[in-house]
Amino acid sequence: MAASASIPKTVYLGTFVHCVSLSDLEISEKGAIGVDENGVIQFVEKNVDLAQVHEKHSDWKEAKVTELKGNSFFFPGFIDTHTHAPQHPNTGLFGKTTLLSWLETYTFPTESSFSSLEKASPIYTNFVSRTLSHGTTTCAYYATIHVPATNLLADICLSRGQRALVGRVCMNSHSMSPDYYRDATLESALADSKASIDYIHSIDPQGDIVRPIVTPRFAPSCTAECLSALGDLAKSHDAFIQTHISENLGEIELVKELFPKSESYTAVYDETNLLTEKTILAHAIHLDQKERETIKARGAKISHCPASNTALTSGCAPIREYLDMGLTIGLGTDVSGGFSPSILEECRQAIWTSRFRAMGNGDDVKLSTQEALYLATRGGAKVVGLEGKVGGFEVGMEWDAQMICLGEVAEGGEKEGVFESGPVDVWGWESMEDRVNKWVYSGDDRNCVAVWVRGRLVHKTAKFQG
Ligand SMILES: O=c1[nH]c(=O)c2nc[nH]c2[nH]1
Ligand SMILES: [Zn+2]
Repeated sequence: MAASASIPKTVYLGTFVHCVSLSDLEISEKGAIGVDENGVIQFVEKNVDLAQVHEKHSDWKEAKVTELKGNSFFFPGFIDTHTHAPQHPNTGLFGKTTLLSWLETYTFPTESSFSSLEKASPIYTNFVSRTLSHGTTTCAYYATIHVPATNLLADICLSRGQRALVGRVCMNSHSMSPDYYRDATLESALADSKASIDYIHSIDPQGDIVRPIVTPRFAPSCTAECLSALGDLAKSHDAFIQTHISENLGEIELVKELFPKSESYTAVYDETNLLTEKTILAHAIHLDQKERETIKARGAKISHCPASNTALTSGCAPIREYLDMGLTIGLGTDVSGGFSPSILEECRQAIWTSRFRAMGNGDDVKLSTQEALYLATRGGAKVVGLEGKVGGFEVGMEWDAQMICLGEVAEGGEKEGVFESGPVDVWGWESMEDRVNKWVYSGDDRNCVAVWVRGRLVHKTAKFQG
């Protein structure tokens, strides 16, 4: 199993790019990072060659060396703070629907078919491969209501070595859960959620790679009793919680009708003990000021899913305002509301959404490339409780990284076969910062030639020689 195979002590040499703060990208062009047998970074050196590394760290002379060639750099693995693995086959299918009609037309029929493991197995296997190939080293997954298929998803993440939070979806209410796809009773919903939590703990007791996450689909799909019981379940297991909040105006009206005693959507979750420091709230587009402050006071986190928000015409989340007030934000692909498994695509979409907002609200609301990359790495790490472990390159952190390789156009003009290196052409005059910008705006999985989690190689393409 990838997750338990031993890994060689390795010195990585080349250019390292990571975010040191929301607005600062650090680029070390002649760097070296030493990663031990446990996947932990033991040293970070700048402006060195291999001989100097060996001089400073004599006990690393026998270590394996992985050196970047050509137009490449190392970047921290991406963190996808919200996606739906069973919706992968529906990617790109949303027509002109909005959230509630989209759920009924596309999503519930597909998810309900995951009662069959034969159906679930190739889709989950393919989706984990896809997210890894796009550089996602940690992913918060919604599964479906089915325990066997949810457990299978956890098995796949563990065997492929991708860090994951895996959640069995809870939906017991007659309002937004169709007759053919609903938890039969409150008791069975809780028993099934507990069974999946226990299973995930049994396959990875320390939670180094996979962890369970309590997953009420969203307030309209759950009764108040169910939400409260899930709040208790999360507390008793000290578990993470994921749900959706304030995505669509029709959804918000429905929440008002279903929970008339609650002051707001946020209050529904707060009153059922679902707003904790370990809660991931997807979307959070239309929150009023009091809701924002409640979320901040509880320490709950937000997953910004801009591709999905645009595809389902849900709205433009005010991320600049959230960042300014100190909310913790990561990015989520939200497949298949979102149309791509790529967090790099989500960086672009986050930047675009901020620019659409800027056209009415002024330039201050724009997100920069650096800020989007921060949300994709350090921000996401905070959302999933892994800050200090992943999201950057520092001594004591774990080597969750991707090797990015850009194409180079030969001097003197056109080059045949230039596309073999992927979609980003570099002409030779660009600074490293220019190259990172070009990657963010036109890169894709063809540029991601190798991916590591905890020091273990979990994905590589034919271009990687290491
Ligand atoms: O984007 C979304 N995707 C979903 O599957 C979902 N369920 C409730 N609310 C949702 N929003
Ligand atoms: Zn979602």
